[in-house]
Amino acid sequence: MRFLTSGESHGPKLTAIIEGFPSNLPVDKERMESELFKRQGGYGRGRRMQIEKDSFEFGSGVRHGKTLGSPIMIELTNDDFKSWTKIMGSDPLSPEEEDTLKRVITKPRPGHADLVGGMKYNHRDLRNILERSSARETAARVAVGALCKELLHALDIDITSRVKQIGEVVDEGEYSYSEIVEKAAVSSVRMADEAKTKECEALIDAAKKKGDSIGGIVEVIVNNPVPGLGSHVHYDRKLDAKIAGSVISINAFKGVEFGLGFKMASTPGSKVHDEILYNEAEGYTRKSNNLGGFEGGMTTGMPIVVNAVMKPIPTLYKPLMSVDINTKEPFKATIERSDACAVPAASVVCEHMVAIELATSILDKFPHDDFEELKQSIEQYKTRVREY
Ligand SMILES: Cc1cc2nc3c(=O)[nH]c(=O)nc-3n(C[C@H](O)[C@H](O)[C@H](O)COP(=O)(O)O)c2cc1C
Ligand SMILES: C=C(O[C@@H]1CC(C(=O)O)=C[C@@H](OP(=O)(O)O)[C@H]1O)C(=O)O
Repeated sequence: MRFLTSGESHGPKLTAIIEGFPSNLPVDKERMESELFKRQGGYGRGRRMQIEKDSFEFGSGVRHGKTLGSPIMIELTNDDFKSWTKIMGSDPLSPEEEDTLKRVITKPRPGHADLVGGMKYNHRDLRNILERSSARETAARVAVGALCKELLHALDIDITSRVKQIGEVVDEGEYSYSEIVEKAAVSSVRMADEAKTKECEALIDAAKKKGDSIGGIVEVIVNNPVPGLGSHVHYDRKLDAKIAGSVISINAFKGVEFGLGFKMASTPGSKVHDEILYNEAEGYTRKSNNLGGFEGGMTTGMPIVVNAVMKPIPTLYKPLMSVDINTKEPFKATIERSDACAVPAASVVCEHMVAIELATSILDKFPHDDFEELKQSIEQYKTRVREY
C-alpha cells in the first residue's frame, strides 16, 4: 500500500490517493469523518478550525460502501479558500492586484519551514513554502489513516491515543485501552485525567495570553496486533523504525519512544526485558510490556505503545527576532493566525500515522487482493504461530 497527499493550506483542496488496498473491505464513511473531526478539536486551537468542516468525498475506489481494489481518492475542501481565492488562486495576478493583494511574506518564523524552504526552492514570497509546510496537510493523512483504521477494525485490531503531557502538566496514570477511549474522548485536551485537563487548559490560556505556545507528549496504543509484522532481516523492514520515521514526519514532532523508552537508559536489563510466557489459548505472551510490543523490529503480539514529543508551535503572537530576506535587517518574525497548542490534535495525527504503518505492514506480509483472502490468510498464520 502506498499513498500520496497534495494540497496547500489555503488552497482549494486537499487530496489523497491510496493504492494497494484490498477489494471488498466495508468502509464506514461517517466513522472515518469522526476521526477527522477529532483532529480538528482540542483546547488551544486557533480560529481556523471553526472555519473548516473536514468532511470528505471519495472520488474513486469505493462503491456502495465497499472498496473496489482500485486506487482510492479522497478529497477534502478547504472552506477557508473562499477568503483566499485571489491570494491562493492558480490564475496570474494583474499588476494592481500584485500590489494590493499578494501580501508577500519576507520575515521567516524561527522554527517553521519558511527560511530554509525559501532558500532551497528559491522563493522570495515565503507563503510559497508555508502553505505546504502547514499542518493542514495532516487532515489528508488522517483521512488515509482513518481508511487504514477501517481495515484494522475489520481485523479486530484496535488503536487509540491520548495526551500524556502538556507543558509541565503530566498525566502519570496508566490506563487500559477502553479507559483511554472513554476518558480521553471527553477531555478538551484528550488527557484521561479530568483534574489535569483543567490544569492544561489554564496553562494553554496563560501561554496564549503571553503570546507564547506550548508543546507536549502523546501516546498511541495498538491492541491485539498480529505478531511478526516487520522483520529483523534488514534495516528498512523493521516496523518500529518505520513507525518512528512516520511519527517524526508529523509537523513539529521531535522524538519517539517505544514502551519504557528513554527510561531504559537507567533501568537494568533484568527490569527491562519482558519474560516470555505460554498458554494454549493465547500462545506466546510476555509477563510485562516494557519494550512496547517490539523485538527485533517485529511485533511481539503485545500491545504496541508509542510515545512522541511535539515541540511548541513556532508562530508566536509575541514573535521572536528574525531577518527580513529583502533588507537583511533584523525584524520581528511574521505573525500568521495560529494555534497556541495543537498537542491534542497532534495525538490524533500520531494515531493515524501508526495506523498507516501497521496496515501497510499487514498488507506487505499477507496476500490481499480481496479482503476475505487477507482475513483467512491472517487467521491461518495466527493459528500457526499460536501453536509454534
Ligand atoms: C495539528 C498541528 C497543528 C499545528 N498548528 C500550527 C500553527 O497553528 N502554527 C504554527 O506555526 N505551527 C503549527 N504546527 C506546527 C508546524 O506545522 C511545524 O512546526 C512546521 O511545519 C515546521 O515543521 P517542524 O516543526 O517539523 O520542523 C502544527 C502542527 C500540528 C501537528
Ligand atoms: C489548518 C490547520 O492547522 C493550521 C496549521 C498551521 C501550521 O503552520 O502548521 C497554521 C494554522 O493555519 P491558519 O493560519 O490557516 O490558521 C493552523 O490552523 C489544520 O490543522 O487543519
